[in-house]
Amino acid sequence: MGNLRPTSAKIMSVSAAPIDVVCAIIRRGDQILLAQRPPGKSLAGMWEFPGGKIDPGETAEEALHRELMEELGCQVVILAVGPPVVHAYEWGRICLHPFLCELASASPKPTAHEHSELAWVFKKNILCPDLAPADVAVVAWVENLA
Ligand SMILES: Nc1nc2c([nH]c(=O)n2[C@H]2C[C@H](O)[C@@H](COP(=O)(O)OP(=O)(O)OP(=O)(O)O)O2)c(=O)[nH]1
Repeated sequence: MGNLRPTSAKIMSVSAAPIDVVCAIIRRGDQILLAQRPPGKSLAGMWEFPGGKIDPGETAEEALHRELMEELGCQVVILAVGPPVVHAYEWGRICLHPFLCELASASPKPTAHEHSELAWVFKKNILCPDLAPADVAVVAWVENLA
């Protein structure tokens, strides 16, 4: 009989708690802001909602405001909190916490500090083939919002 013990890498990917990630669906009329992940990061070249990992001791809302300031230099108002989405990538699982937002009235325009590109995309066109796979479930939530 072969060796049935999984490797430690397999144990990690099955049993480790998912990494908590926040993301902002920033709405401007019928459009939503998408950001392209830069070379050298996981999912390089794919499009995502801006955001990132929640740091230890941070709330999800604090992480969202910090990440948006770091990545885009902008401030948002949170309009709604979506259901978390757990998605398994080959390197591990993430738990994506989506927030529907709009730019705060005095906010500077979003600028790509860390992404390759930013794009305002009509809601009906968001489901593109190069969207980060975990975001497909988030789009389903966004599409059902008024
Ligand atoms: N920010 C963001 N990450 C997403 C989305 N969808 C998705 O699968 N992810 C994945 C990509 C990454 O594997 C992970 C988030 O990691 P990240 O690299 O953006 O986090 P971070 O900004 O804190 O980066 P770092 O400090 O680790 O470099 O979640 C999304 O819509 N937004």
